Amino acid sequence: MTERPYSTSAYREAARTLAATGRRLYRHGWSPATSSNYSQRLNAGHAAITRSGRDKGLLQETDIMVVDLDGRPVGDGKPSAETLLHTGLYRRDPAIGAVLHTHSHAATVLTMHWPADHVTLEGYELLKALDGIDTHESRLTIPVFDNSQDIAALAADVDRQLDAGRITHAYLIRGHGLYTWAADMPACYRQLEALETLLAVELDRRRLG
Ligand SMILES: CSCCC(=O)C(=O)COP(=O)(O)O
Ligand SMILES: [Zn+2]
Repeated sequence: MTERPYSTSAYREAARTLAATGRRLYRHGWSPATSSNYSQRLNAGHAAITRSGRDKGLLQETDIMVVDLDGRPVGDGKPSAETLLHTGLYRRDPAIGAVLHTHSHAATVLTMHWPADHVTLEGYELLKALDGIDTHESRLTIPVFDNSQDIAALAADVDRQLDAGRITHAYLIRGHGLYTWAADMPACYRQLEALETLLAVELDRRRLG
């Protein structure tokens, strides 16, 4: 029997965490209609990630599989169609332990209605939920990439912008959703929840004029 290139207990723990996180995000309304994908690092060369097309409101441990950091499945099944957007982050930074991607109403409207290449969040106390931010007197610029079905090209574009220092905590894809990452799942979840909340606030404020 071939040995697995990752620890079974790390995989089980990641599968439990990812399934619970997905159900939580679905309840917020940020992962409708099978959208979104979530991952957690297992070791230097592998990550656990959601299988493609799964209902995130019903997410189970069996909906999680393993990929290497080139996005190749380890074992049976089809990983998320957006796997390269996750593995690209793990590959470039060993300190990244979790990646979350959601499809919220606010992220969609903000990036479709306004053609800008970034969304700025400024002056909010909740920014302090983000790693490295310790005052509301902060400005977070979230770059917006045009949507594409060519995920490899999109991942390469994201990589270039990260190299250039133009992305810190997160990025948006126009008419699609939000990606964010952190050292572990609790930090990543906290960051995602803060960002989605602030995007909804930002949208409300723009509507109010
Ligand atoms: C139904 S949403 C379209 C695909 C998408 O953007 C997404 O986040 C889910 O894709 P996956 O392959 O991870 O299920
Ligand atoms: Zn998506």
